[in-house]
Amino acid sequence: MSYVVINGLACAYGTVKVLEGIDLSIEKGEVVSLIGSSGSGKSTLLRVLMGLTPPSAGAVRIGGVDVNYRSKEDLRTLRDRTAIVFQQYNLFQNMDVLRNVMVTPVKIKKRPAKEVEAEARALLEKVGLAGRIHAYPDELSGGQQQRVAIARALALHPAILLLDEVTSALDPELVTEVLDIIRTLAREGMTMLIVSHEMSFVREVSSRVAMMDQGRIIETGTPQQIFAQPRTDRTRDFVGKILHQRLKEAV
Ligand SMILES: Nc1ncnc2c1ncn2[C@@H]1O[C@H](COP(=O)(O)OP(=O)(O)OP(=O)(O)O)[C@@H](O)[C@H]1O
Repeated sequence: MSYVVINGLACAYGTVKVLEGIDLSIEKGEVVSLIGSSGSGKSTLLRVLMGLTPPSAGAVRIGGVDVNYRSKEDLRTLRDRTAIVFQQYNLFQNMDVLRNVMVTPVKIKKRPAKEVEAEARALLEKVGLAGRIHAYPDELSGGQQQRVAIARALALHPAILLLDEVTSALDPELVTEVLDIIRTLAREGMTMLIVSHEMSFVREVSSRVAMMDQGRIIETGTPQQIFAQPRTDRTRDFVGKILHQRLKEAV
């Protein structure tokens, strides 16, 4: 049985169906990327996996535990096993970097502060911010803030890390420093589900890519399959359009 199993997930905002019949399995240590045009449901899928948006049907199994979205216990299970990093870093502005990383493990998970602090310092070193632990978010660049957000997510020991367009708000020169950390995490075997428009990065870092269209996963495959031999016209069009855009930007 796979590490993460998503089964028949559906989601609607009012009468508008946003996700339908989503099935996806992710192995431990796999990096799966969701691609697809704006509004295809990528962010909503991550939000459902995080327990931030309730699905209208379906279930998930994460790290051996079933989540049917019926009880408070199910939401606790999701919060225990998943962590998300958003496009807008969402750091606590009134806390320094170290406290941003420590606050949830200590206040919500009730772990001993000393142990959490040692771990937070190690995580901040890992993301290259050992020298800025007492800085406040507004004293940091966007890339640095996003690296704090990644350290904060890792401090929750998630079974799966969800990354939602984590470089989209960054100036181009700051994108690399964040992508480098994700590369390292992938090498270390962190299980991740990534939404990104950085197609060259998706191609490089993913074990598998899932193409979404109008709330459904219409095709999954290795990056090689999806980018070089797409099975559906929709994927071929999407990949072609993005490639065309990049070429135009490069001219
Ligand atoms: N809170 C909400 N209320 C109503 N509709 C919503 C809400 N959030 C998203 N939607 C709609 O759900 C659909 C899927 O949105 P979602 O953000 O998941 O797509 P996406 O693939 O992540 O798009 P993007 O690449 O632009 O972020 C869209 O049609 C969107 O307008």
